[in-house]
Amino acid sequence: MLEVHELTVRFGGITALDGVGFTVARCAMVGLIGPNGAGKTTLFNCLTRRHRADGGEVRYEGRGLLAEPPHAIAGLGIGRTFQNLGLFPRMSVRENVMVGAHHHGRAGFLTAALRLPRVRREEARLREEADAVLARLDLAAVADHPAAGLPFGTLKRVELARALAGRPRLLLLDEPVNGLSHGEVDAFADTLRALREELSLTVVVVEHHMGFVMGTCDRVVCLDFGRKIAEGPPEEVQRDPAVIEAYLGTAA
Ligand SMILES: Nc1ncnc2c1ncn2[C@@H]1O[C@H](COP(=O)(O)OP(=O)(O)OP(=O)(O)O)[C@@H](O)[C@H]1O
Repeated sequence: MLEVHELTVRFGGITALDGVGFTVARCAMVGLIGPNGAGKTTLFNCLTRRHRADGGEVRYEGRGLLAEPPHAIAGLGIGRTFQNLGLFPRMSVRENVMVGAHHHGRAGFLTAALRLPRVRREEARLREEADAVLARLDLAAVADHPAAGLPFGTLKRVELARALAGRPRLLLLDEPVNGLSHGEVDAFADTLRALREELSLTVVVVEHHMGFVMGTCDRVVCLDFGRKIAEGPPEEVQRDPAVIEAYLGTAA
């Protein structure tokens, strides 16, 4: 479903990604690990066209992704969550999730500005879709609550709900369990495993929490200083001396 070839990104003198390549099969869940500054978020930003690549190629469902404009990404079925939450604090949980479904809307600028009946019908539909996702993630009780002031664990689930509202086929999760308690991490992992099945999702997840990665991912790719240093089944990568030195060594 996703093929990354020789992807290179430079920021001035820093090479954030240096010829990185890997593939993700449909319905697989791949963990992207590596120490701070390894290039994981930069990779996500390339896939969602927030960063320009200096070299290499990305093919998604057979199409060259790097030629697509950033606003086309959600419409192609790629959803993402952000490390530091991409939510609007003053908007309600439901409104935040509706923003995630917005690209399904078909009303043009003028129709929307004049609030013609079609726009109202469309809003009602987006609201229904958002409510279905909120119910699925046990968030119905906070649907009308502003995002600001909710517990961090709840906000992480709202962030997931917002990404799912876009009906993605490929879901990119950036540190989804960072900052969660043990119990919350386990619950998040259970939810994600179930959603993968229900929605036939393909998932790439950046995460430092090794227990979560080992328990949810089929394969793991490890980056260090912008280079891929290991790839394989989670147990194998965890035992890889290069990974232990680069990542687990520094984390211990
Ligand atoms: N917009 C930017 N401008 C300049 N340098 C950047 C930019 N974004 C990232 N970098 C640099 O690129 C390298 C890779 O950063 P990136 O955020 O992708 O790492 P990461 O693996 O996601 O780290 P973390 O685990 O801390 O989130 C780092 O050296 C970082 O300082």
